[in-house]
Amino acid sequence: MKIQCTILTGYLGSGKTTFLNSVLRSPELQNTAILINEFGDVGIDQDLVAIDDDDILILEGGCICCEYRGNLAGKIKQITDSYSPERIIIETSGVANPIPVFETFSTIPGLKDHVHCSCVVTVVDSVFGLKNIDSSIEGKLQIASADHIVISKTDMPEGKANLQELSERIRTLNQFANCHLFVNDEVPAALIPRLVNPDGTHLLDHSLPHIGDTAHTHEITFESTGIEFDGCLSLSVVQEWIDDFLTAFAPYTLRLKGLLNLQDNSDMAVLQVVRDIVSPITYVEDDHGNRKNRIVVITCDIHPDLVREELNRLAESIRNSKFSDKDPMLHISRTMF
Ligand SMILES: Nc1nc2c(ncn2[C@@H]2O[C@H](COP(=O)(O)OP(=O)(O)OP(=O)(O)O)[C@@H](O)[C@H]2O)c(=O)[nH]1
Repeated sequence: MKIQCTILTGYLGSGKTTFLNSVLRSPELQNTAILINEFGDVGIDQDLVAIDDDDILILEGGCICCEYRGNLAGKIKQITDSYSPERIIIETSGVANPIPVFETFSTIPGLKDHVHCSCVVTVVDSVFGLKNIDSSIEGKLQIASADHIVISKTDMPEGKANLQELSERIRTLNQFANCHLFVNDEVPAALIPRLVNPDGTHLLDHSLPHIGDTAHTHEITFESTGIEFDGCLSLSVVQEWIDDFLTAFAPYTLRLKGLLNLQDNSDMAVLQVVRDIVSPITYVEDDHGNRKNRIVVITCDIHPDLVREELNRLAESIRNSKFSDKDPMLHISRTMF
C-alpha cells in the first residue's frame, strides 16, 4: 500500500507548525513522518514540532518549490527506506508554491510507485491573510491549490474582524476547498478523518488554478538572515531589542523567530514575531543541549546588511552583560530567494 503524503502549506507565520502540533496529538495520526522545509540556513522549526526527532527530516537552506525539488524526492526515499510510516506530512516554507511540490510526486520516477500525494492543506492567517493574498503570488497559489483551508488566529480580535472579507477572498481563489476554523490548539474535528483516509481525488488532479506562473515564481525577493551565538540573555534585553528592531524594520519584516538562552530558565525561550505582532514567549526543551541562541528573520525590500547589523547588536550585548560567561561565538548566514 502506498504511503499517503499531505502537503501542509501557508504563508509565513500563518500557523502551520502550531496546526501540525495539534494534529500530531490525534491518536489516528500516529505513525506519521514529518518533512520540514525551512527557509534559510538557521533552522528553528524542528525544535518546535512536538514529535520524536527520529520522525522529522529537515530540508533546509532552500525553497522546496524551486531547486530543492530533487532533494525532496531524496528525503522521501530516505524516509521510506528507513521505516514505514503510514503517512508523511510535508510542512513547506511559508514562501513556497505548493503546486510544483505536488507535481514532484507524479514526475519523479520511483516516487509515485511508493507515495501518493493525497491532499494539500493550507493554513490562512485571519489577521494577515488579506495582506498576504494582496502582496504575494505565493499567498494566492497556496490558497488556490488547497483541498482543505484552515483559517487560523480567529481568537484574535483582528482575525475575527477580517473573517467575513477573508472568506469571500478565499472563495474567489478556490471554490472547492473545505474551510475549517482553527484556534490555537483545537484541531478542526472534521479534518482529521480526511487526513487519515483521503478520498483519493485531488483538486490539483482536475484543474490548475490560473494565477500567474504556477511552475514557479517568487515575485518578491525574500531574504532570510540568520544568526547563531552563545551566551545567556536577559528577558529585558531581548524585549528592548525586539522593540528597537520593529521600530526600525517592521515595514520590511515578514517573520522573525528565535530560540533564546534566557537567564534562570533551563528551557529555551521561543521568540515569535509575525510582521509586527510579537507573541508571548513560550519555552521548549533544549534538544541540542548546547543552549545556542538562534534567530532567523525573513524580510523583503531591505538590504540584509542592515538586518545583520541588528542581529549582531543583540549578540554583542552579551559581551557587556553580567550574565555572560564567554564571548559570543557568531555565525551569521544569509539566503536569498
Ligand atoms: N492567537 C493565536 N495565535 C496563533 C494561532 N496559530 C498560530 N499562532 C501563533 O502565530 C505564530 C506563528 O505560528 P507558527 O505555527 O510558528 O507559524 P508557521 O506558519 O509555522 O510559521 P513559519 O513556518 O515561520 O512560516 C506563533 O506565535 C503561534 O503561537 C492561533 O490560532 N491563535
